[in-house]
Amino acid sequence: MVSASVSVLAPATLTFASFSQYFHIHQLGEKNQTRIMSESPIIETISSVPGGHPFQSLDILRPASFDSSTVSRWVIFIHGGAWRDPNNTSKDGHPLLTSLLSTTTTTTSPPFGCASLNYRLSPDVTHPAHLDDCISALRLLHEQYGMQEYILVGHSAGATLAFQIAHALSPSQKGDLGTLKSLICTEGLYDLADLCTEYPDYTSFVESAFDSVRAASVASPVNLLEGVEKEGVEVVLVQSMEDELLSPWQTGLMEERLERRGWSVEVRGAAGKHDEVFVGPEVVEVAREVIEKVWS
Ligand SMILES: Nc1ccccc1C(=O)C[C@H](N)C(=O)O
Repeated sequence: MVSASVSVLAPATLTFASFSQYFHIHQLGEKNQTRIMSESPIIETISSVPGGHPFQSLDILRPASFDSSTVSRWVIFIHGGAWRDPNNTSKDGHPLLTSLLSTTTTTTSPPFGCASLNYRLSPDVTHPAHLDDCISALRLLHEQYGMQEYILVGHSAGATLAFQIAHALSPSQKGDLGTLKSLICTEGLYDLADLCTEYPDYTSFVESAFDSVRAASVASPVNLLEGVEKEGVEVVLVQSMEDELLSPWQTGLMEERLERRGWSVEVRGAAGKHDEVFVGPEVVEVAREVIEKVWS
């Protein structure tokens, strides 16, 4: 087992209980890994809205020997990019999902399907279009691929979307596309009003995606926890201290809010810049741990 920790001092303003966990860099251990697949996965891009925009689509990754049409358990990646950056796409999730497919523990059975979502971007569309596109993809996985249980992995604005999905699909809301088992969020945006206070420059992309900071605040994960099923949902917030775009403040706010509302939440550290975290080994390890916990 390789492990390392870095001793950086926390900014004085951050006093959350588990803040010290940010400083542990978890690296993939060699124990418990059983290679089940050595080939690269087959990646298929399918439309989630008939005749829709190219970004109303999702990638399904599967080993050649694996028939995803019969899979009830899915790991679903949602990319970031401030709701607007065309350089961030479903492809962002491929390294993580490929790693998850290629290594798993012996106790992880039966296998799970892997999907990575696209959604239309701003300024072409505004909220809730990004969310609606993600839900269309989940509906397709439920109706056509047998999805009954799912884990959402969201990065940055994709983390915002993951919590918005949890809210929109909670039993008290729109309906059931299966059971959410876990939210794994990396470098997430959770309180968009606070984000604009900390980084006034980000107001432009927030307004572009939500029309106004006020509307963005209403749709922020910190304000969407009421009425969402929290029993049996594993929440892990991953944060890198090397993120050049985002301080740990958003993650700290979300951790505090989740705990206040009675959720169990774990905060984990990772290495790397904003768009390096979701391809790093820490997220693979977190996802493998979560998969083992919820599906073994
Ligand atoms: N996800 C973020 C979170 C916070 C601040 C920026 C981003 C961005 O993604 C910036 C993106 N590269 C952009 O320029 O549109």
